[in-house]
Amino acid sequence: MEEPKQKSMPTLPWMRSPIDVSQFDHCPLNLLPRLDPRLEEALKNIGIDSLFPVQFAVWQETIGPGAFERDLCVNSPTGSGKTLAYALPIVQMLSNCTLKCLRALVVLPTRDLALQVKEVFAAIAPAVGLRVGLAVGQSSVADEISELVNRPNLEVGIYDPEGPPVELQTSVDILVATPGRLMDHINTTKGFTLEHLRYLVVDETDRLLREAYQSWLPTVLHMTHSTEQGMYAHERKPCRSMLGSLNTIRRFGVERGFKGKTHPRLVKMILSATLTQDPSKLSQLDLHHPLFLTTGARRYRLPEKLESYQLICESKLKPLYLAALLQDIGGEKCIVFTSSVDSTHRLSTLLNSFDGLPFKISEYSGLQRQSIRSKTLKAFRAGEIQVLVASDAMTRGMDVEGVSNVINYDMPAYIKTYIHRVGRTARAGRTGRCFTILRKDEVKRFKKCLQKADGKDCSSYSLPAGSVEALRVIYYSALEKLKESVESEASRWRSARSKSVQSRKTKEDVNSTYNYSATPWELEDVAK
Ligand SMILES: Nc1ncnc2c1ncn2[C@@H]1O[C@H](COP(=O)(O)OP(=O)(O)OP(=O)(O)O)[C@@H](O)[C@H]1O
Repeated sequence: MEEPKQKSMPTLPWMRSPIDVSQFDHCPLNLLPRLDPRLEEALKNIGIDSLFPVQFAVWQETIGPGAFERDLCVNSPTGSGKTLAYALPIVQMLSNCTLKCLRALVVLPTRDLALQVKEVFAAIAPAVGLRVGLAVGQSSVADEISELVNRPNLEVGIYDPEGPPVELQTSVDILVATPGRLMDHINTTKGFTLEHLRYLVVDETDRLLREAYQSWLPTVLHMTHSTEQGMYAHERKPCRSMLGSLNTIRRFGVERGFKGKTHPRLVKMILSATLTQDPSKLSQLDLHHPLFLTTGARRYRLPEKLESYQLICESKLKPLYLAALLQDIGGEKCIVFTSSVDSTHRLSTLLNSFDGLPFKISEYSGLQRQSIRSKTLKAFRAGEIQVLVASDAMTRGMDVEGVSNVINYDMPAYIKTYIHRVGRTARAGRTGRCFTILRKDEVKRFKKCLQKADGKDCSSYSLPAGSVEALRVIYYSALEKLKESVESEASRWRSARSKSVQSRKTKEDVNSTYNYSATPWELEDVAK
């Protein structure tokens, strides 16, 4: 499939005159206007002394003179600190709210990413008395509900969900959610309401807009939409709470909340390192006087301190070159990207069959159950695993300290994929290296692809003399072991499948490690 042609000029007029984040500098916390001292202390406690340029630019448009009057669309490189860029102003704004209710919703495409973002909020929000919740399906629905919704009489056992209506209220101020679990709560959790929502953040926007995820976006927008009726709704509702009726009045029309109007409007912030410029996609967000913040003149940017290399070899020798490269890297934390979940599994199995590779290698892909993925990620963060063989979908936005190398085992098909993969290293101004293993016939295409980013060339990498040859025999033996492993998995899969005809439960048990919905892995694809 061909990637759509990159347009030199954005189609949307408001994208043509952006705020250039590269004009901003780091801003020490003590010089940041209006920063709540409690937040300053909380930031210092997690080792943050100054704001990064994108964070300072967003601050200016939210807490600073911009005063949250426009919706913000932020296109900023990987690792530039987009999470805190939205978390800090939201927490500062909500620090003045005395009544507990859900005021900010942050939506992310994956559970691990949501957990990561929740940690950022959790590091600062409690300092100003705010609670942060998570809706990702990590715990049971019941546990999640009790975390998110106040049920006044639940503790004494007299709450009756079927009984007369009682005042149920969301007990968190900020919710970080994945679309699926968010929809579960919207559809089924009593007392879960977006009625008072003031901030909606759509992180990794281009990814979230690509998939409908049970129509989460139209649903959220519908639930928070301004209507003229909404203005008077509070007059009709009986007073339900002991604290007094809590109503958020939204106004209809373009003037809502704009230029000094006091009526709260739902403020939206959308962010990505590869923000879409497609008007039809952006129109789904119903943005209000959007303001575009981007870094430099190019649409895509690579991290400043990233060194890029290419390694050219024959297709069938790719695993051998990869093993030699991993040896050369010498156990530094590294992520190896492949083009599919199947090839992630095969490559990880093969690397684990190489005798004598002195580091721990694990697979991380959408083929695995979430619990296994989370365990692997935890071990990788802790340094117990040095090499993660990963598929693309799961790694967007992932922030793991100490990842100093990224390897593209398969050449990424699109520049966006390349940007997000290499962005797992060289984060927050640190250095990092990226290696792309290429067949000869891919070199030209890869060069063209890179020109869409910062136009820098990628130099050839030379492995230490003799390192490939030294592994050749071990490689052939590893291939044999892979063959046995693939055959045994295929036979387990076949037997599970036949048993599952008799018992659905058996199938679920076998699927507990891998999702065997696809056909067994083909051995010949390994050196693809
Ligand atoms: N002001 C700061 N000072 C020091 N470190 C920071 C600061 N802001 C963020 N960081 C660190 O920078 C790293 C990258 O931040 P973050 O994950 O928000 O980047 P991002 O722009 O969202 O990247 P991606 O596009 O890959 O999701 C994190 O480890 C974070 O802790």
